Amino acid sequence: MGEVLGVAVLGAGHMGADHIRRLAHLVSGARVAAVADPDTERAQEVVAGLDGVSVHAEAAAALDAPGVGAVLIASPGPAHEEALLAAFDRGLPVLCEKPMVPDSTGALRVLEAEARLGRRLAQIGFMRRYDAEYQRLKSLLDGGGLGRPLMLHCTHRNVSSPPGFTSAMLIDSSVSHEIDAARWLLGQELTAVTVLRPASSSGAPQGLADPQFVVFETERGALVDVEVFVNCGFGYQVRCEAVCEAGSARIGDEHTMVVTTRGGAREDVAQDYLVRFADAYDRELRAWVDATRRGRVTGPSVWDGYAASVVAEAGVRALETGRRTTVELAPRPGLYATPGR
Ligand SMILES: NC(=O)C1=CN([C@@H]2O[C@H](COP(=O)(O)OP(=O)(O)OC[C@H]3O[C@@H](n4cnc5c(N)ncnc54)[C@H](O)[C@@H]3O)[C@@H](O)[C@H]2O)C=CC1
Ligand SMILES: O=C1[C@@H](O)[C@H](O)[C@@H](O)[C@H](O)[C@H]1O
Repeated sequence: MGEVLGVAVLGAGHMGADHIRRLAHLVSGARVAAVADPDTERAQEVVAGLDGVSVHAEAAAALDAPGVGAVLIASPGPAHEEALLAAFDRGLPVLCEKPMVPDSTGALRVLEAEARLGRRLAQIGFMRRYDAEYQRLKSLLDGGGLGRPLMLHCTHRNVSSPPGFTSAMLIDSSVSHEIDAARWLLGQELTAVTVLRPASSSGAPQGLADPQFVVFETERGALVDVEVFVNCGFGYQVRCEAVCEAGSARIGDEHTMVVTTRGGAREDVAQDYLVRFADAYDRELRAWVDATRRGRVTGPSVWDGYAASVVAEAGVRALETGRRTTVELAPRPGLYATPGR
């Protein structure tokens, strides 16, 4: 394969720092060439000990830095649109963390910009598609042995939410993963959404609607329900059970360690996504680097990112109004495969 891929990482926070570590120490064929973060002190700390990395306050300066051949966007969602369009202008391949763009109008601008280029440049960071358990479930469903899928029952629990997390973010930040996973697993678009609000947990910050119960309808009549509970207090748990005409399959119980000591045994529960999905992030980055070095773009597409933004926005409206809300997608440009590919 060609030369080592120099990556500009935008955002050196939780995800950016974790991806920088991965690029520097785990993924062969890539190196961190530049980092941009308005908090340059933080960025300097994250890249301390790595050779040949330039640090910038502005994203554009990192994209134009010497040796940069691709971009990893790990800044907050509202900064993604500008970064994606800047990468497209420069013809740079991108891995963009979810949400691709939080609002659907901005997401549509990104979709139209890539469609105008006539070739894919961006992969969106829906890493569950790279998780071994999700991949086994996907193969099982695609194989058809369980028959037609009728329902997905999903659980998404976080120990606690970060400061500033809003009721809408339970849907557009957290449930955005189930939105993508359901579209991918079922190979169908989501067409409507209803959000129910149980009494909020006393463990949740004042005013936060947590937990929520979200129900999606799909284009061929399946139902997807998601319990999302981001201040459950006890662990990071992500589960999914597919109920089909000839059987069911559940994932999400395996990621644990059973510790036995005198008189008893306990099962460890991951405390956050960086632990639960560590292998998935590794595989996601390896796949992105390998494909990019071959001049290809694979994985979740800008269409997937756009669809997730539109569905999440409908979900936030459903939360706010208490009503079933339909999902209206723009026509899918020919550049993009149907969901599930
Ligand atoms: N795939 C996954 O499981 C996860 C994905 N995420 C996504 O990753 C992204 C980053 O999230 P976190 O790292 O948790 O946030 P964070 O708040 O820890 O870090 C964000 C960093 O970006 C910097 N920043 C702000 N504006 C910027 C700009 N215009 N250009 C470059 N850097 C900028 C901030 O100074 C900060 O250091 C978000 O899109 C989030 O939704 C976050 C957690 C898990
Ligand atoms: O993407 C993520 C966070 O942004 C989100 O807030 C969490 O709920 C998810 O579990 C995590 O994967």
